[in-house]
Amino acid sequence: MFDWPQIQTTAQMRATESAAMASGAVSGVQLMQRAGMAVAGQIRLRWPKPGRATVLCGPGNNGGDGYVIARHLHRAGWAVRVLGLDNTPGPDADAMKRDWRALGPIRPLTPQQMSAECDLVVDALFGTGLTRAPDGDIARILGWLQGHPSLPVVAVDCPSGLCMDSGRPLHAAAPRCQLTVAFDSLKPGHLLAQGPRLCGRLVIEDIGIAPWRDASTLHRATLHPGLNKVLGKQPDSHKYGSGHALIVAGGRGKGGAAQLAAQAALRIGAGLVTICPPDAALPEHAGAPWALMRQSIDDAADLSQTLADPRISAICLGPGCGVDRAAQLLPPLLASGRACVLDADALTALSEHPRALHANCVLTPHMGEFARLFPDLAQALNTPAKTGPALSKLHITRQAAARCGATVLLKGADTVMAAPDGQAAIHSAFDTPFLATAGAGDVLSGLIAGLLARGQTPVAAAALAATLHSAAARHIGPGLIADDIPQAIPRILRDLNV
Ligand SMILES: NC(=O)C1=CN([C@@H]2O[C@H](COP(=O)(O)OP(=O)(O)OC[C@H]3O[C@@H](n4cnc5c(N)ncnc54)[C@H](OP(=O)(O)O)[C@@H]3O)[C@@H](O)[C@H]2O)[C@@H](O)CC1
Ligand SMILES: Nc1ncnc2c1ncn2[C@@H]1O[C@H](COP(=O)(O)OP(=O)(O)O)[C@@H](O)[C@H]1O
Ligand SMILES: [K+]
Repeated sequence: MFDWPQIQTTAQMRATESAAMASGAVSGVQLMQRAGMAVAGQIRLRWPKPGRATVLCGPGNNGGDGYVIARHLHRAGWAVRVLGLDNTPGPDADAMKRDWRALGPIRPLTPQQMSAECDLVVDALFGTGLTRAPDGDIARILGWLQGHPSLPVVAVDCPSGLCMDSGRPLHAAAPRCQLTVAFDSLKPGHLLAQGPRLCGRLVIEDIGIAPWRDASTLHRATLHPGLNKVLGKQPDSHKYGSGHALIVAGGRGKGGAAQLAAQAALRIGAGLVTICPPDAALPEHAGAPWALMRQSIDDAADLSQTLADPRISAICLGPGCGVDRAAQLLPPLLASGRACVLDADALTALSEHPRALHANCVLTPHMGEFARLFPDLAQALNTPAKTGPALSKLHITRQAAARCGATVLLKGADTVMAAPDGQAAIHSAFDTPFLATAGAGDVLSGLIAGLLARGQTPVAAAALAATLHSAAARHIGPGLIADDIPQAIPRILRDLNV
């Protein structure tokens, strides 16, 4: 999807690692050496002056990485204390453990060995192999770290206790890290739920296994220079080549939400955009923006007649529409098979009167709307996570899309979009909390409608819209109101060299 970075689940990551090793191109020990060296390199880049490091090594290969890191930091002049278990890990980690022992001792992995007299803690306790909540001494060490928030923690692959498939901590005291160095690919847990807050700054290091990656159906939707080709128009373009988006508006005094959506659809480059209130509310839509066309739609028959024009390439139904009006207009809209965004009141209408959707629909619920449409999935996500891989927003969005046969975009600081065929993307925007403001969702719907009108597939339109939406928000900053977002789109497009 648009050359966006691939995201790999922990199972895919293990398969990639196995395929790389089975090819004979690289051994497990070599991968561990590369991983550990990459983390040590990142530490030395950010803490150029050697100091005192405590390296916490867990029972598996994440711990193996820790022994490699300890060795490199020691060589670089750091005073390194290693805490580890008296176990025999897998052969690769065991070899790295022996290499460290030639340089220094391994102290017991107990909270009593923790000391605030250090400059940095390296968390190599658990990575992709975490299957259950840490307990015993390791849990107490995690609690100790939580009690010392000013001590910088560098996470190897992920903060220990965090489930990398869901971003949900399996332990209440997963450390809040300053830096996380992950290997080869992002995992869903880096972007979802608590992941971004706990990971701190996230760096992905190439360890040479990319050629063996599973063809991923999951991507990170993020600003990317390649988007200029997707969003650009050709010199010989004409307006009908960029589609016609129709935005259904609500009755008298309810037109603002649809106006926001319509402006967003215009700004993202739909060739024509028409706003469609009922006849009685049409006068309220006089005035700027003059680029916007107006046409009344009173009832289902009006909508059917309007949709007889094959040039109308996308419809947005829901923002400010009113539940009854949305319920009335849904049957002709869905019968047309036309690309559409169903938001707000259209989602409420759907939850009250479920209807068969189709693959050209995009549903854009926030968590409350999602819970009304798919109560069992929302409830499952609310159940505390005890074992890994834990159920995530990604799982439930994919399940919802497969169940309803439409693309689902589940909003939030972590926005997940999934198509019925399993294609999915995650867009993380934890730095734009000021988007939680009235009308921001209406703008998002308009962006999706505009991109659908321009011919993007539903899941690509949803992912691209979420990316541009938060980029515009970031550009505006705190104080943002929803009206600002469409206005900021040209600036984002220019920065992308569109
Ligand atoms: N993939 C790659 O390309 C590369 C991967 N690399 C590194 O390997 C890491 C993955 O290693 P891993 O599979 O050994 O798992 P890891 O996270 O060390 O922990 C699993 C161990 O802990 C145990 N265990 C689990 N939960 C537990 C709990 N709550 N409390 C106690 N024990 C628990 C579990 O055993 P179990 O008891 O579940 O059988 C197992 O023994 C990965 O994150 C990266 O750092 C790099 O070296 C090179 C490239
Ligand atoms: N805390 C947050 N951080 C980042 N983005 C957020 C946050 N809260 C909401 N958003 C985004 O803002 C928009 C709000 O949409 P919605 O909840 O439908 O609001 P409204 O109905 O008022 O338009 C969505 O795109 C959502 O992803
Ligand atoms: K870790």
